[in-house]
Amino acid sequence: MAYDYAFVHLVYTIPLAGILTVILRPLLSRSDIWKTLAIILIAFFATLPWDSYLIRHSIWTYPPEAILGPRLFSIPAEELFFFIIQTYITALLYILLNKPMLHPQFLTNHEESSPATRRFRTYGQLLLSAAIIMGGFLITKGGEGTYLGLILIWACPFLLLTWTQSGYFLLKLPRACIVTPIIAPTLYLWLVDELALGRGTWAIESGTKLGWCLWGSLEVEEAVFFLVTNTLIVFGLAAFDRGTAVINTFPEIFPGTSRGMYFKSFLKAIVTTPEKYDMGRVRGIREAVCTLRRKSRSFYLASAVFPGSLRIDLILLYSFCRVADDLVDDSATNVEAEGWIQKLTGYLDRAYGGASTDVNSYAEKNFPVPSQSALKLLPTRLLPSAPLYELLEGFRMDLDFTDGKFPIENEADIQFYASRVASTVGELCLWLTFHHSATSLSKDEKTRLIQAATTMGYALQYVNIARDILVDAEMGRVYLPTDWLREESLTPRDILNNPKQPKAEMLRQKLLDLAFQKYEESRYTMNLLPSEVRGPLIVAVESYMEIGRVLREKSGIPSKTKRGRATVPGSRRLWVAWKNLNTS
Ligand SMILES: CC(C)=CCC/C(C)=C/CC/C(C)=C/CC/C(C)=C/[C@@H]1[C@@H](COP(=O)(O)OP(=O)(O)O)[C@]1(C)CC/C=C(\C)CC/C=C(\C)CCC=C(C)C
Repeated sequence: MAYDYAFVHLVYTIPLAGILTVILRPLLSRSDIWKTLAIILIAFFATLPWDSYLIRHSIWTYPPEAILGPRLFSIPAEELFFFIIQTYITALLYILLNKPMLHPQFLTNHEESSPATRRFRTYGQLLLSAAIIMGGFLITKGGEGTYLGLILIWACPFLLLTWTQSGYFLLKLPRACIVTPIIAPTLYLWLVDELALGRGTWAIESGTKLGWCLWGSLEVEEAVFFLVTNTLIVFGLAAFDRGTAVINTFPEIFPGTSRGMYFKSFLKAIVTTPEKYDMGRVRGIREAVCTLRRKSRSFYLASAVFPGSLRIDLILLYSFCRVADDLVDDSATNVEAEGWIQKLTGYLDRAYGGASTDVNSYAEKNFPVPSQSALKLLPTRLLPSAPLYELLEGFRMDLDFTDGKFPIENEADIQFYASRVASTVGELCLWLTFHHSATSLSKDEKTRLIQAATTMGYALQYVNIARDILVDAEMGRVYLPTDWLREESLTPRDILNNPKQPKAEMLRQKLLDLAFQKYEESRYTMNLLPSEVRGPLIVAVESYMEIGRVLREKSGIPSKTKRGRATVPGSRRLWVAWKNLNTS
């Protein structure tokens, strides 16, 4: 019998915590670990005196035959463990559900919020204030409402504080990120409580309780207790995420904080009034996230595992590359496309010119509204200009597919093209990584990494070309080297006429072989990357290379295609990410 409460943990809490740990362990960033530890400590020390008071005043009791024996301030060891394990489970569930979310996009303020959101926040404040008053009243009155009063007076002031500080942020986040990690563990703990109270593991004494049950023997106070404690945990974590999002989003307000979270900056971020937020930047980040989600499932998934500020800058870089590529690709004529390339060059000239020329007004005058934020928010201060100009030269090479010309003559040409459109991107990603990583690398290590990123760029671009033979043919483009075609007695025009022919499939496999050769050459060097970015960069590369693996497996028309392009099923992408994070 002395093991009853311990048994509750062994059967109900520890296995669940274990499962969540196994799933989440590879996905946890340093910041996730810190915030989980912090919330556990806060929960532990905030509950300790309160719970001790309840036990010493016999509001709660534990039959001696149900517990092991050791106590701290009258609280049994199993109950102390409960504070920790409940917080841990709810925190991990919150982290899991929030992993795909880039929190900076949900920063908002009074001005930006809809009247309905403002009203909702005010109603929340009123409700929590009423709960505090009611708690005070029930305690003063004594008797049957005492326990409920003690719960309300203990939890609601903190809930009111976090709701007031982070209410707009909480309301902007998708409901599943906040409501699910509150409700799911609450229901689970209600069930556990029902079973535990039913077995007499712990008891709420009559005289200080209302005596109402929600169902079975689940007392209303217990139900409220689990609901408010899970809400406290989730609101606390959301407040932490809002503070971190503020630091990561506004580097000008928090210079130098990107190399580690400093407590002082964090406090400043928490108290910084949302009216001071640069909402133009927040809106730009939202647009960039939308673009990424719409256009690249591989990089969208990979972005979820990058640490805060690096994640933002990579998404902004993606957005710039995407917008620039689309402006050129979607042009009706070569003249129009060339015009965009010149304007983009003009933009880079100004952004890197060092003069006081107004780059933002250049973007506003020369580009369509939906593209402007992608240009304005490109993190040029962290990126060298040369790869960006090279990238534009790569887009210019696409214009050479005119008047029956096929500029990719041989393997050297395709590599040169890939170096311009993809190796440049790899190098740019690395510069962002170097800036945001806490580990400084030697010059030699950086050079080796950039060389590997160049080679990895070839690999990814070859996969891209292999995937898009059909789509490119529809645009009158054949990136397969003409001399490869010649060996098969084909011309580029034969591919345009019939991109699905068996010989095209054979050449696709040949290009994929080359892609995997380049991948093998550079993959090992990724081990030189600092630990906090190694896993995420490997996931980014591997999720894209997985497209190549799918194409190799099918070696024919792939069964799952989107606009004639092979796609990797969502579950397989998740597996690739999880597996690589686990082993990197
Ligand atoms: C996690 C995250 C948000 C990463 C962002 C990466 C990024 C900035 C990608 C830019 C992509 C882009 C739009 C570039 C324009 C030129 C272009 C189209 C290049 C092709 C990309 C494929 O994109 P997608 O399939 O969406 O394109 P289309 O629909 O066909 O238009 C490319 C294949 C290039 C991608 C190349 C990279 C991301 C570089 C990879 C290398 C590294 C990450 C470095 C690894 C480090 C070492 C040491 C090896």
